Amino acid sequence: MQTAVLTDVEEFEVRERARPEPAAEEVLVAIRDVGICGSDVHYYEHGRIGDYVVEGPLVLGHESAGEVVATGEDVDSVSVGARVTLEPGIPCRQCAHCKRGEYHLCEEVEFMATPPHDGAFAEYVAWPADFVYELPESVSTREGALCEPLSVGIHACRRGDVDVGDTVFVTGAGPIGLLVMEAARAMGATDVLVTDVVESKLDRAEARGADLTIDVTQTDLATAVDEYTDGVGADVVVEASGAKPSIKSTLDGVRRGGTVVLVGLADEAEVPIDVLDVIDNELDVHGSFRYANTYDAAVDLLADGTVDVEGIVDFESSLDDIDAAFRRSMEPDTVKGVITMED
Ligand SMILES: NC(=O)c1ccc[n+]([C@@H]2O[C@H](COP(=O)([O-])OP(=O)(O)OC[C@H]3O[C@@H](n4cnc5c(N)ncnc54)[C@H](O)[C@@H]3O)[C@@H](O)[C@H]2O)c1
Ligand SMILES: C[C@@H](O)[C@H](N)C(=O)O
Repeated sequence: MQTAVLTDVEEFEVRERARPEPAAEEVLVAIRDVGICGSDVHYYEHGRIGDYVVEGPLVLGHESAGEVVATGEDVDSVSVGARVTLEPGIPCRQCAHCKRGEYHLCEEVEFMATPPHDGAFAEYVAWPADFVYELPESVSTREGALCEPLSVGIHACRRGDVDVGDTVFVTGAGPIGLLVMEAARAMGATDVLVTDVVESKLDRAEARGADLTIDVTQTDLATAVDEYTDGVGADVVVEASGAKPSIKSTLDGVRRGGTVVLVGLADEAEVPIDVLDVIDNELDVHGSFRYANTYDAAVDLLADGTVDVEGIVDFESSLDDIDAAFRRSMEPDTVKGVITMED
């Protein structure tokens, strides 16, 4: 089978590898669509993300969906021919975190395309049957692949306890910010405010239903949020840019007693925030890391049309053109590219 292997910084090779055999509890999936995530692009550009260093040939890609073509002998939950989306993190299933249901916090988790674990830019992937989710007919495999970033959005909104009638303020209109916006709407938020520094990103957010978009290079964020909320502030702020000034500004947008959810990963781990502000205003500040128990919800939201992930896709490309696709993904206007493999 063909795989796109990252062999060096900014260097892919499309290589032949042996098609994997599914173990007893696994299914073999013929991959159809794989989204290009910011973290894939970061590994491509820099060969590392923090302590995760690419030390050998690595297959990237963790936003994937395809068709089951074989099943291991112990699998009865899914059949050959089913179209499925693959949840990319496999936990140990034994530790205290796994047993509490917070399996995304498992220290032993093996996450696709996080060194040393290979990802899904490949014709076939063998994957545990309990971490694939069947797609109904109305959901394409391209949409199915995007259950992954949608899951990040759902988890962030769950962490923020987004509720009916809430005003949610999202900083950063990349794929994650846009899907936080979608998830917040699905959970009942009535007003969604979005910031960015790139005009086309804000146009996209507006076209997808943002009630107010704020270009923070032109407009003072605190004033804009104050005006929109009659001086109260947003119930929940979700930081989805990873930009240091944006992380600091979350406290300017949230109401007293409100919640800040930090999703974006800053280049530097330390970003000073005003703790007196947090205490005086009794803010809840939550980290949000990946997701757990979100895939069923993501598939349902796509199936009934509550959430549209197609609107974040800019282009589709093939495994053979993966290098050009990654270059295009590095452009500031691009939100999401998808690698598609024909059956
Ligand atoms: N916590 C998690 O589990 C998790 C999961 C996925 C991604 N992430 C992180 O979330 C962040 C968003 O992911 P993405 O894929 O959408 O990234 P992205 O880079 O595509 O989007 C970030 C957006 O923020 C905008 N931006 C830059 N500076 C800004 C500022 N000062 N104010 C407002 N917006 C600004 C950019 O123009 C861009 O549109 C990244 O930091 C990513 O690493 C975290
Ligand atoms: C969660 C996922 O989308 C993220 N890029 C990660 O590797 O953690």
